[in-house]
Amino acid sequence: MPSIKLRDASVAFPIYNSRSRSLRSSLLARVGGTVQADDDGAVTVRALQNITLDLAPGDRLALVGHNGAGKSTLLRVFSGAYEPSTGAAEIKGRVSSLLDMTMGMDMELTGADNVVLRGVFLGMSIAEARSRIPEVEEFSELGGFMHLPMRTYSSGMRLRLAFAISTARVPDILLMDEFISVGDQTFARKARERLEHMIDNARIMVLASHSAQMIRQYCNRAILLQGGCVAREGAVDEILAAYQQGQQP
Ligand SMILES: Nc1ncnc2c1ncn2[C@@H]1O[C@H](COP(=O)(O)OP(=O)(O)OP(=O)(O)O)[C@@H](O)[C@H]1O
Repeated sequence: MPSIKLRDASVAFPIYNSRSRSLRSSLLARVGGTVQADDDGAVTVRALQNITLDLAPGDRLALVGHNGAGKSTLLRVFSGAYEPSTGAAEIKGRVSSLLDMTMGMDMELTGADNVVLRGVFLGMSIAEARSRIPEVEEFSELGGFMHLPMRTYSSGMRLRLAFAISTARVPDILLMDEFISVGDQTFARKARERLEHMIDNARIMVLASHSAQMIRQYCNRAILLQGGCVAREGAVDEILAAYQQGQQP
């Protein structure tokens, strides 16, 4: 059964070249809070602190919080891209992350080759990824460009290809940073339908968003992140109200 379990998980990013005393003290004084120095003097940004969380099938979780609160970092822990620096994360099930959709793609390779490359990156076998090429070609509407190097694509074409591959199969766990919109009006409508199908059929879904409307539409529980910590968790309306209160001057 798909699940996500975090126990006291923290993520800290080291800041290199910050060992000089003057740089260190100026960093600590100016940024404060989440920037900390350990006993050896190494400076880190603490992106997440002591997160304990359980997600099970049926959960549609919204991550709410200001810029820099830790939403994307938490999504990356869920996707397995980041290991907690301390604590534990146990992710069970096939994950599709729509965070870095072009990650793993190579500009020198053709669209078709990139379907295989990105498919394998997403956990498919080479044979399965190859078998997806016709369907991705049809969905992305790239025509003959599918067999040209990706560097010849416009940015919209790249995204259409990346979206078509990343959404080629319904995952157990779907991760999204904002509700993505891809391509021109007609393509965007088609992409939205596919995304909604994935949301309906994924067992667990996590959406980081600043849009109360999207969160109300797609989520059934929420957490409010502040400075990398879970400030509050609960029902969507309660968390959105707490977030909006925090935004008022
Ligand atoms: N690669 C990195 N190296 C150093 N610090 C980082 C890195 N990624 C994120 N951070 C820091 O971690 C903290 C959390 O960042 P994160 O991107 O998770 O926030 P967020 O809530 O997704 O913000 P936004 O709403 O702006 O996307 C911030 O203080 C940020 O500066």
